[in-house]
Amino acid sequence: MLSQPSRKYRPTPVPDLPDRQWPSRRIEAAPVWLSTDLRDGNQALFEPMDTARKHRMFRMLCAIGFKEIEVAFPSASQTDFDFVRQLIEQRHIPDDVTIAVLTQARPHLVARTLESLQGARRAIVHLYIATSPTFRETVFGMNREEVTQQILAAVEQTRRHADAHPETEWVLEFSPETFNATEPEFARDLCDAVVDRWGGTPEQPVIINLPATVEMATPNVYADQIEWMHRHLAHRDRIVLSVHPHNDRGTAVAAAELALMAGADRVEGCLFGQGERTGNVDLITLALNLYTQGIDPQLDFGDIDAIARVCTECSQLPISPRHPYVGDLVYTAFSGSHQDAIKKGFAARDPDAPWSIPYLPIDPADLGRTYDAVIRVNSQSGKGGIAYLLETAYGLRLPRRIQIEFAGVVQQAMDRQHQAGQSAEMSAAQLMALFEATYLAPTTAITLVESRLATAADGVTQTVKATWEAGGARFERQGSGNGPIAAFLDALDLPVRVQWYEESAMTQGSDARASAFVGLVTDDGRYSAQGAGIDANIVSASFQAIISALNRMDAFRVADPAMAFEAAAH
Ligand SMILES: CC(=O)SCCNC(=O)CCNC(=O)[C@H](O)C(C)(C)COP(=O)(O)OP(=O)(O)OC[C@H]1O[C@@H](n2cnc3c(N)ncnc32)[C@H](O)[C@@H]1OP(=O)(O)O
Ligand SMILES: CC(C)C(=O)C(=O)O
Ligand SMILES: [Mg+2]
Repeated sequence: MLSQPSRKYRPTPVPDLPDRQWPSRRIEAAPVWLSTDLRDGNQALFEPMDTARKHRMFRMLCAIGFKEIEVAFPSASQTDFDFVRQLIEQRHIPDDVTIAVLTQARPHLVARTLESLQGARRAIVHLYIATSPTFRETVFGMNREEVTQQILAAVEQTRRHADAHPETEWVLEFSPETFNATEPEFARDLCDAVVDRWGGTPEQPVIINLPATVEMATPNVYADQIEWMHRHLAHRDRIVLSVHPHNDRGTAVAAAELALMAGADRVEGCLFGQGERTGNVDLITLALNLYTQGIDPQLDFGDIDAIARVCTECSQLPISPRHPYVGDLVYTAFSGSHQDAIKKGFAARDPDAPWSIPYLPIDPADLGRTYDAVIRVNSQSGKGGIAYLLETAYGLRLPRRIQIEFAGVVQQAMDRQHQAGQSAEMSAAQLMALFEATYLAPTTAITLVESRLATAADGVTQTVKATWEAGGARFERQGSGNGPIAAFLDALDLPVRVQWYEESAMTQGSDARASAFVGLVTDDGRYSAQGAGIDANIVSASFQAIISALNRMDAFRVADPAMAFEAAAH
């Protein structure tokens, strides 16, 4: 790269607009949308779409709700010409949809383009000519006047054809290609001349489309250019002001949004930002940006994955997993603090209140996505994500103390997986298996064989007759207390006490199960452990949780468990 890029590159000139209004405006309604997936998108593919793929894309664009669709560059190829003919002759165009076709301002190409529209109910004829100094001088070898005459001749040719074919409702669209690199006064004069020559009226306005053919400046500069035109065009009331941003600097969406604030009525672009080079502006992002501000975009992306599938199959191009609103990973949090916040957000969610879940700017369900992938666990994850997966997949609600402890267990398992060159991610099923190995069967040193709970004659005291095995010996004892857990501990007759206890239902109905969690500490305070139990019966679950905690307590792991019980009995 150059140490002094200013020798090679010049900053883009900024229009003189000190009293610009757009910064304090807001977008309050959806613009008119035009999809150019079948033209600008199509012309930028390795392999332009065949007729079948074009039909598939057209049907989908109609289903999404586009009312204006640029379907072809009919003079470019027989495929494009035939596609337009098929749409018209086979009546594929819904009554509320208008097709558009693009052509250079050259007489034989205009003629072929008009021929393709024979019999259309309504059609937009889109004429373009590049207007910037570089194009005038280098590409065309024309001065301003010659460029003007070239486009006006094409407008007149189209006008004559339109007058001769009143069975079609004709709409003229003009694009000064490279508008954003054109002197504003020249662009304005040219557009005024086109509107005059066509005879645009407030009832039948001309679409003046101002492209950022190659994005060259920050979006505010484009907004200034659009506002300048909006305020200086002679016949604003006879014009639908349209924008056509490309994404060379990666800011096409911002440019389109600021352009709408600056006075544009209409936006041309492609789904997922397909199109020349870095693409046209992404209409899905634009529309869903409106949606998340509470504005109806008038386009339906309720099954975004199906739309993505059709687009990738038609274009043969992938969609980035980070693509706004649709990428595979855009509703997924791996990192611990994000997962924690999302989990808390879902827990506190009021379905009647406005959406405000941390890290999720839109409800994935609105786009047909599920919450399944919202949280995925890898080495960057913490307790929140682990707990979320176990709760959503198994209804297992871990108490905070268990969450903290189990997150450490998961982290160690993840490190082992990583060192063994295995996947760095853990599914809900893998987490559950690890939970079971950690808490439900940590060792078989002590196993509960049977327990019977009864209420004593006083009607208050609980008694438990428990049978368990430890270190190969079988024990059977009875205990009593003011509750089942106290009675069970009394039966075990060990120097331990309960520090904390929590239980919750995992499922409801006939297959209902409950989970119980307990923290035990030895009377001398030297050893402590947490345990868990899952059972159809909550009392059995709590007894298993106690056995689980004993099995996980170092005092019982290092000693011979049978000795511990013998010792406790004497
Ligand atoms: C920014 C955009 O996306 S614009 C749309 C671009 N899309 C396409 O080009 C796809 C379809 N295009 C094609 O199939 C072909 O270019 C055709 C059929 C239109 C024309 O093909 P050709 O006649 O072989 O010309 P070619 O493709 O080389 O285009 C360059 C010629 O068009 C002229 N030209 C380019 N744009 C325009 C225009 N808008 N109006 C008038 N003439 C133009 C150039 O000056 C050049 O003329 P020259 O050959 O006399 O120097
Ligand atoms: C033909 C015009 C509208 C175009 O695609 C562009 O300038 O990018
Ligand atoms: Mg373009």
